[in-house]
Amino acid sequence: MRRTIDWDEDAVVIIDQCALPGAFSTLRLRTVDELIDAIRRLAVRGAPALGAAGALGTAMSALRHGADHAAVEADAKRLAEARPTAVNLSWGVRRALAKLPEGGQAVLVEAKAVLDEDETANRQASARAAEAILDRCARRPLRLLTHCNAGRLATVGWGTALGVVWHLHTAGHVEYVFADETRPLLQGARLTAWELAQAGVPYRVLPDSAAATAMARGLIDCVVVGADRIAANGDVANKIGTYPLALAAARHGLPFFVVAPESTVDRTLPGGEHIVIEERSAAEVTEFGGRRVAPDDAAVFNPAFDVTPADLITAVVTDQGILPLA
Ligand SMILES: CSC[C@H]1O[C@H](OP(=O)(O)O)[C@H](O)[C@@H]1O
Repeated sequence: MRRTIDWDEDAVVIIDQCALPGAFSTLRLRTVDELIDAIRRLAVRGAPALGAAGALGTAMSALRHGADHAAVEADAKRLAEARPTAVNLSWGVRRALAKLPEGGQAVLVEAKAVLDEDETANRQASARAAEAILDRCARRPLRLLTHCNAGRLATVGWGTALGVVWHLHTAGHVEYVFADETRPLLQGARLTAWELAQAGVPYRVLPDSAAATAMARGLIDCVVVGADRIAANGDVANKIGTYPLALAAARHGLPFFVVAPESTVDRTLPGGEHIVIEERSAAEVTEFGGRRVAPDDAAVFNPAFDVTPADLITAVVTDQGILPLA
C-alpha cells in the first residue's frame, strides 16, 4: 500500500488529503515552500505524517543549500513552525537537522529512517492497544467510536487509532466503527470513512454532537483516538472535540484509549496546560463547501485541538508501552 508521504528522487511525494474522498491523487513537492503550504492546507496532516514531513523537508533544504547551514536552519525553523501543536513536526525537523554537519545525504538518510520507523511503531502501538481493549471490553464483537482521522493517512503507514481497528477487524472483533465527522475540516467524514470503506470495516459517520447520544443509547463499547502531543503527565492534545468525547465516555463508564507512536510524547512539558493549541482561520467555520454559512462579520473561535486531562483517559498506548497516567 502506498505510503502517505515518501521521498522520490528529489521531491517529497504525498497523498493529497484535500482531494479525498472524491479523488485519490498525489502531489510532488519540490521546495520547502511547497511543503509548508501543503502542511498548512492539511494536504499532508496527522502527527506522525507531519514528523516525516518535517524530516524530509529538512533533508530537501540540506540537499539544496549544501554548506550554507544558516539557510538550512532557517528552512528548518519555518518547517517546525508551520503547525505548532503536533510535537512530531518539530521532532522530525530536529532529528534530521542533527545530521547536517555530516552533509545533505546524511540528513536524507536520517529522514528516510524516520519514515521506516513510523509504520513499525504504529503497528506495535496499535497491536498493544488492541490487546488492551480486548482485555478491557467483554462484549464481542466490539462497537468502537473514533474522532478525526488517525489512520494510515495520518501516518507514514498503517495508522494509530485506526491501526487498532485493522488489528481487531482482522481478528473478527469489530461489529462497527462510529466515525465522528470532525468539524470543521471533516477529517472523519472524508478520510476515516474512506479508510474504513477501503478496508471493508462496517462504519457509520455521525455529527460530533451525536457521539454522547450514541454512548447514552448503549451503542458504543470503547472510544479510541490518536494524539498530536502527549505531555509528561499523560494529558493529551488531539483534534478539537476529543475532550468532550472523554467527558461523555467517563459519564457512561466507557473506556477511552489514546494510541500514538513514542514520537508523539513530549516529556519536556509537565502537563497539557503547556501545549500550544493551533488557532485556525475563521473561514473554516463561517464557510461550508465554499459557501458562507455565517454573517460576514461573525467573530469565530476555532482552536484546531483540545487537551484531554489524563484522569479522563483509560490508557495512553505507544510502541514503547502503556504510559503510567497521573
Ligand atoms: C495519528 S495523529 C492524527 C491526529 O492528527 C489530527 O490533526 P490534523 O488532522 O489537524 O493534523 C487529529 O488530531 C488526529 O487525531
